[in-house]
Amino acid sequence: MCTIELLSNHKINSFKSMRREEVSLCVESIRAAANNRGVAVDLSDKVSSLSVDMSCRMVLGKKYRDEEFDARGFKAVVREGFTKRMKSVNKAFDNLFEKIIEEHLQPNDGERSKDFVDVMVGFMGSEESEYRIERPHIKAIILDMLAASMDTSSTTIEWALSELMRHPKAMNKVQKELENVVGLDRMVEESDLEKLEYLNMVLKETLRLHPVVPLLLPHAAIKDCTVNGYHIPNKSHVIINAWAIGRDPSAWSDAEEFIPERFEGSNIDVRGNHFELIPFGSGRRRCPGMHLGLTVVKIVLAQLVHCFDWELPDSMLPEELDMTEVFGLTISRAKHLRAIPSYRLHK
Ligand code: HEM
Repeated sequence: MCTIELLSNHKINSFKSMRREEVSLCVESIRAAANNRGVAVDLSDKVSSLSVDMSCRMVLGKKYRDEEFDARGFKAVVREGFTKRMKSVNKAFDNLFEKIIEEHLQPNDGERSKDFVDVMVGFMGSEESEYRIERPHIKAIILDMLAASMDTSSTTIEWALSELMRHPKAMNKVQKELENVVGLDRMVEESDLEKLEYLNMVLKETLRLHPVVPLLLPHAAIKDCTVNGYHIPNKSHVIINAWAIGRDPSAWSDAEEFIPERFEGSNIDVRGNHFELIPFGSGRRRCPGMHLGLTVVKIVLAQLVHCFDWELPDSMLPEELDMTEVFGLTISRAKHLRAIPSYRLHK
């Protein structure tokens, strides 16, 4: 149901104008900050809020303001919920999700794209549908969709921006490509994305060095099998280190270096067809949100690099930018990315 009804290309494309609205709001807030010349913005915070807002609108139909949820705030509790404190925030989630399902059972004006909860409520209790789902399923899937979409995309955007700031030549090249394809008189649209070849190489190179789900999800063998001469007994848990594969010197030359040009004329993609690059996994349990993730990452990255020039604060040199990682279910930056924007479009 998630793959066919919620995360299909068709469904994801139906949220294009919502994404445009939210990305524009983010650009506007950075533009306002840019008026304060020389002042750095916290890009990690900006990108993370944008991602939470887009996920909420797509899954739940609206943004949730912190105070509407719990004294601790919506974003903080969602984050807490994905860590060891799941049990302690369980009640708060359950109350919120019950309220959301109730709201979705009321008639709506039919104007906006149907959010994920609308779609699932539509299947609830139906004898004919091939999906027999009830409230507990819906609540579990809401949580899954928020968990899987909120931090993955924003962390990838942060790493891509960090690498571009450490590599001004690559940053320049992305900006030149955007100038050629889009010009400086309008903002990037999702329909421009497939023409941005260098931006796509930058994204592949970012996902090679910084696959946000470094060990994928745990898999299990469902029968005895032999892979490359190794015997894998039935029921073994199999953990795949995509992070190490992306940096394996036997698969990549200058494996630790950020060189987007390595993908020039290469057919290696990130979709699970080439085992040296598997940031979304591969095969039947590959990430079902890949199209959504790639779309969000590309449009936000393109917009931020097209609309602004970026300078590191405190006269920091590009090579001094701290790239320390924090290891967890996802790998994120240890320190927030801060940089000084200046607006560069003509409108
Ligand atoms: C750049 C963004 C993203 C990356 C790098 C990413 C990566 C991954 C990876 C590596 C897996 C595990 C695959 C495996 O073990 O073989 C996964 C699973 C999953 N992802 Fe994503 N993901 C991203 C965005 C998203 C988004 C936006 C959604 C949307 C809701 C999503 C939904 C899921 C779900 C539901 C699963 C579990 C699938 C299953 O158990 O079969 N992901 N993702």
